[in-house]
Amino acid sequence: MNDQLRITGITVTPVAFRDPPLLNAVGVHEPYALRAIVEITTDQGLTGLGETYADEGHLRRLDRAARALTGMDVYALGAMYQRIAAGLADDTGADGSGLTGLITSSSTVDRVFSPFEVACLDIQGKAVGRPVSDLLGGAVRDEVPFSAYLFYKWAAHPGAEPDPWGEALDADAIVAQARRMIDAYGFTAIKLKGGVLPPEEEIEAVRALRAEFPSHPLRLDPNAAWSVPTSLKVATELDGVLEYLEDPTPGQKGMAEVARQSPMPLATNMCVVAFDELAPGVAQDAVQVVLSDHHYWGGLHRSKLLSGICETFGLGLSMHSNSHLGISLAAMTHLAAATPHLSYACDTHWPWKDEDVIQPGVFAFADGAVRVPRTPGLGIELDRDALARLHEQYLACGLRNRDDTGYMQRLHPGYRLRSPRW
Ligand SMILES: O=C([O-])C(=O)C[C@H](O)[C@@H](O)C(=O)[O-]
Ligand SMILES: [Mg+2]
Repeated sequence: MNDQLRITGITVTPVAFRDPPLLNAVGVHEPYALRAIVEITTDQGLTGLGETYADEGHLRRLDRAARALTGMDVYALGAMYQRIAAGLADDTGADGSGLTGLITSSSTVDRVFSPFEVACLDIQGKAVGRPVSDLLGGAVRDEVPFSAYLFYKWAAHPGAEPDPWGEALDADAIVAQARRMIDAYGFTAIKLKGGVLPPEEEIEAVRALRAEFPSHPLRLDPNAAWSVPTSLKVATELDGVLEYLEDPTPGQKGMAEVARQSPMPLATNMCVVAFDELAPGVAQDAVQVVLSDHHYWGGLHRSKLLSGICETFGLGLSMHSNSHLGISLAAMTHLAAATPHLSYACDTHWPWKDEDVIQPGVFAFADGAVRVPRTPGLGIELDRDALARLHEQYLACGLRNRDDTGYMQRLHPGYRLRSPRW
C-alpha cells in the first residue's frame, strides 16, 4: 500500500482585506490587514489550506520553506519542522512588532512552520475523511465560544467613508459597540482593547460594560501600556470585575511584580510567546493565563504541547487573535475544540472584517460560538475569485508590513511610541 501523500506544489498568496481604524497601544490599524494564504497540492489531488501573516520578511521565509517542503509526505510533520529549522538557520531575524503588531519576541521557525502544518492537517483529514479536530485527539466540545473583542476606534480612516461601526472614543460608545456586537453574534464574554485612553477612562468603560452586561466575563488588555504602579492601581480598582487582566505592563519581571499583588489573574500574549519563555515565566509566576495562538506557537500540535505545559504548571489557557480570515478561524476552532484545558472564550477579530477568501456559510455564530465543522479536514473551501480579488487588493494597496505606529505618526506627527505610557 502506498500510504504517502507527496506535496507536489505550494503556493503562498499575499492578500489584503479592509480593516477599520482600530486603536491600540502602538497606534492604529491601517486601511488593510495583510495575510498570506498557503495552499498545498499533492500527488493524489488533495489540497490543503493555511493562513498566516504577510509581512515581507515572513513572506520571504515562507517562500524558502515552501521550496524546501515540496516533495515531502504530508504526514512527515516532524521532518518538515526540522527542514524548516535547518533552512532558516541563517534567517531568523525577528520581524519585530511589524509581524504581529504587538508580539515582541517569538520563534521564527514556529511562525513559518505553522501554516504549512495546518494545510497538511487539512489534507490528512481529507485523506482519512475526518475533521482536523479528530487528528488532534478529538473534539471535547461541539462548539467553540469566542469573546466580543471591543476596540476604541475612529469613525473612518482619514479621507474615507465612515465604516458601519462608527466612532468609539468613550465609555458610552464602547457599551454601544458591545451591545451591537453581542446582539449580532451572541457573545457571552467581552474583551476591551485598552492602552489607548488614560487608564481612568478605560476603567470607566469597563465599569460601564459591567453595568450593562452584569454576567459577561470581562477582560481588559492595554498591551503593556502601564507602569507597575499604574497596573496595580487599575487592578485594585477593577477587583471583582475582570476575569483576567491581559499584559498590563512590559516584560516578565514587571508582570511578576504586578502579579504578586493583583487581585485577578494576569494573562499574556506578549511576555510568554515562545517555548523558551515558558520556564522563566513560570519560575517568576509572571502570568497565570497564557494566550495560545497557533500562528506563532508552531501550529496546532505544538499549541497542544503548550496546553500540556500550561496544565502541568497550573497555568490557564486562553486564545489570542490578530486580524484574520476564515482559514485561521477554522484552524482556531478545530484546535480549541480539541484542547480540553482551554477554559476561556477565544479572542477573534472576526466581526471587524467584511471580506474573506473562503466560501461563506461555514461559520455562523450562535450564542457567541461556532460549531466545530464535522466535514473532512478544516471543513472550508477556498473562494478562488475572492482570493484573486484580495490579492489584487494587496498589490494595489501598497502596504507590505503591518505598521500601526507608522500610520498613526503619518496622521499625527507628534505621536510617540511609549511602553509604558502611563
Ligand atoms: O491581544 C492582543 O494583544 C491582540 O489582539 C493583538 C492585536 O494586534 C490587537 O492589539 C490589534 O488588532 O490591534
Ligand atoms: Mg493581548
